Amino acid sequence: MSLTANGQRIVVNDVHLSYGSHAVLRGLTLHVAAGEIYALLGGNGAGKSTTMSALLGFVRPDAGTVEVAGYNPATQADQARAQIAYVPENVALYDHLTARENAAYLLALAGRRPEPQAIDAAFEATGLQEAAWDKRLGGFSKGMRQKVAIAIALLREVPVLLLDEPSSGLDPKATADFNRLVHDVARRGAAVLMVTHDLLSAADIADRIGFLEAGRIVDEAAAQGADRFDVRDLHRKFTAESVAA
Ligand SMILES: Nc1ncnc2c1ncn2[C@@H]1O[C@H](COP(=O)(O)OP(=O)(O)OP(=O)(O)O)[C@@H](O)[C@H]1O
Repeated sequence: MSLTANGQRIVVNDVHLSYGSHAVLRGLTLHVAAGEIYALLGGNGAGKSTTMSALLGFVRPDAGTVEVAGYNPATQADQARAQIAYVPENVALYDHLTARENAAYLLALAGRRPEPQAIDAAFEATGLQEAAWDKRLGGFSKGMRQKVAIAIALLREVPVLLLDEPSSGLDPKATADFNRLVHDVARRGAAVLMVTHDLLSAADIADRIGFLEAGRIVDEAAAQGADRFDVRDLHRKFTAESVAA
């Protein structure tokens, strides 16, 4: 891993990206440091998934800079992806394999062969109940699948965690468990970027929240004090008429 200047693990600087004539990212700038959780909030079509795709090197910006732990995903996709644990909205795991087998197999694909005890410890850290460790994933809830995915992310010990709509479809208890877990991952030093519509979840765990609108950040809020965020104020901003037009 190489680090970018000033310890930022995710750097997006003045990025413009169009699909044909449709401009989607229009001067997007955001930075996420090691140990920080940044929530990118935006409505449908704001450019959240496109931002993720640019970080993963699946789409290439027309202008601007993207760096993940010092690598440019557009030109160094393999190196950049090796730094990232990506948990998509619907986690892709193997239903016919058990939780332990999924972890061992997916980690082997990533070139890691952790001891079985390390896998157990990671499951333990995520709060996945022990009775599920040797069960096939076919019957797992979304929350349980996310725990397996996060356990794998923990075992890869990568510096960047990307979460796409992590709380959609989770009940409040599962959301709270998941948020706690993401917090732990950040405390271990990962830079976490989550894209979401879920204002409450963002307010619960993010250190900073950026409001993405029409492909750029139109407002940003940082957690402060015990109350962290003024949720009513955030809600007002999130539901306000476009300020980017
Ligand atoms: N491959 C593509 N080709 C053309 N247009 C696309 C493509 N992918 C996304 N778009 C368009 O780009 C815009 C931004 O899409 P994106 O998926 O990044 O938004 P989003 O913020 O993730 O939205 P949502 O919350 O609905 O998932 C949308 O207008 C979408 O229709």
